[in-house]
Amino acid sequence: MSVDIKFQWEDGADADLGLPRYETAGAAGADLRANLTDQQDLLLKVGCHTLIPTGLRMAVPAGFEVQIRPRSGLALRYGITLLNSPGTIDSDYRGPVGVILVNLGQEDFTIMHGMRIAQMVVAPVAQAQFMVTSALDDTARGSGGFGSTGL
Ligand SMILES: O=c1ccn([C@H]2C[C@H](O)[C@@H](COP(=O)(O)OP(=O)(O)OP(=O)(O)O)O2)c(=O)[nH]1
Repeated sequence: MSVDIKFQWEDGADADLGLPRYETAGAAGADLRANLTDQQDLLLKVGCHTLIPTGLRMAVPAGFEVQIRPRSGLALRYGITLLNSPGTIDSDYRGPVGVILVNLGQEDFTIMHGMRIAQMVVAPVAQAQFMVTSALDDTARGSGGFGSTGL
């Protein structure tokens, strides 16, 4: 499935970083880059979190969302992940797209301007109609959950 997403650069953002792009033919996510104020690197201390600007606004088509997910390499090597994973970009949002990075590693981590800090995945979404009922349909599982099948 192919979907068009329109982007706009924030005033003052470094457009030379380019739009997110898929790094391989079958990649699900396109990497988002840190677009830092004055292109100054930023130190993310152990245990701290911060909002990293991407310099981008986007228009996600109705019926879709964009999920912002961690990059596994940053997570595995440095403990850098997303505090709100996956972040959700709503189809009616037109504000600046930010990435909430958290340092769960054991060392302070320098976020460099232009670094690929997260990936965005475009996904279809359904909006449901919510209603109250007096009886839910029966299933074999019933109320079993939270480890009911064993660990
Ligand atoms: O990692 C994220 C998460 C969200 N957003 C933007 C896009 C999204 O459409 C908007 C609102 O996000 P969300 O619905 O998760 O936040 P909220 O705390 O529920 O805020 P709101 O009351 O504005 O919906 O913020 C980002 O740029 N990055």
